[in-house]
Amino acid sequence: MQQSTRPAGERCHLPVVSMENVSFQYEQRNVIEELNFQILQRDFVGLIGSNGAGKTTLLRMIVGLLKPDRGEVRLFGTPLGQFHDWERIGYVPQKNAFNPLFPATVREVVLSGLYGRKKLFKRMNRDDYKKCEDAMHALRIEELADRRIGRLSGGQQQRVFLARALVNNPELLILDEPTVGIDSESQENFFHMIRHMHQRHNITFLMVSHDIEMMHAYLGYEPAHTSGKIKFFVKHTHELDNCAETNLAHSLRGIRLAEESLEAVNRGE
Ligand SMILES: Nc1ncnc2c1ncn2[C@@H]1O[C@H](COP(=O)(O)OP(=O)(O)OP(=O)(O)O)[C@@H](O)[C@H]1O
Repeated sequence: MQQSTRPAGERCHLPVVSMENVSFQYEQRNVIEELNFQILQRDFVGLIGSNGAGKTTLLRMIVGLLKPDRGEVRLFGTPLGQFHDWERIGYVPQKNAFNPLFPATVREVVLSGLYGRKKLFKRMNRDDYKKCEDAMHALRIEELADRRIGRLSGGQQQRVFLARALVNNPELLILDEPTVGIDSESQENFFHMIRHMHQRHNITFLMVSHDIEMMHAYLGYEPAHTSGKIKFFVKHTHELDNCAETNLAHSLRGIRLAEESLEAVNRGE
């Protein structure tokens, strides 16, 4: 969970993101100052802060798009500069809305989540298509697979971006205001799905949201840590001392296979 003081000894609570004395400035103006914070496996960390507090800047540092001026960021224990396993991280940046004329289909957008640096010049194989179908199934967007992304509603597009981020089965999912611009019912469904994934899958979450009610409802009212104007709210899926007893590490494909076998049982096969 939160500050670097929290014990991180257990096997299933290894640090996913560690920030030590991290500072960042834009044009000599401090945005992040001396931040010390650690996110452990199975945490759900929600960042709340006013406009301009530095939340997006922080996420961009964590995904390696900005370099801290001072201090160190580690991902899965590896200093950012030496970290190459980007498929372990899914990132849904802010404001994804597509031009309605954008020609890609939903399936193509989800598949593009597999084009890591390694895959860029490789052909997709059958396994890649299977991962794509699994991610679309998990997000309930299979019927939209051949539709153009630009012609979908905001809420449907958000599901597509989430499927794209999930297609590599990431261990850390980073979401920057994922429900901006979508109606309240779709927002609620989206949060419901995110909470389900946190509780049932072996995924660590880091999410920025201005939906304070929703954040408080899931993460509580007391921030685990505060840095400048950013508040860090944290929920862990299970108690630190009983993780050995949980068996929550389902993969996306796992849900699908389980559902398929349940359907087969129901059909009497
Ligand atoms: N490229 C940039 N150059 C200079 N200043 C910037 C740049 N990007 C952001 N800033 C400034 O840095 C501060 C933090 O911006 P950031 O986007 O991280 O805030 P935020 O907390 O994500 O805000 P919001 O809730 O509005 O998305 C703001 O004052 C912003 O104006």
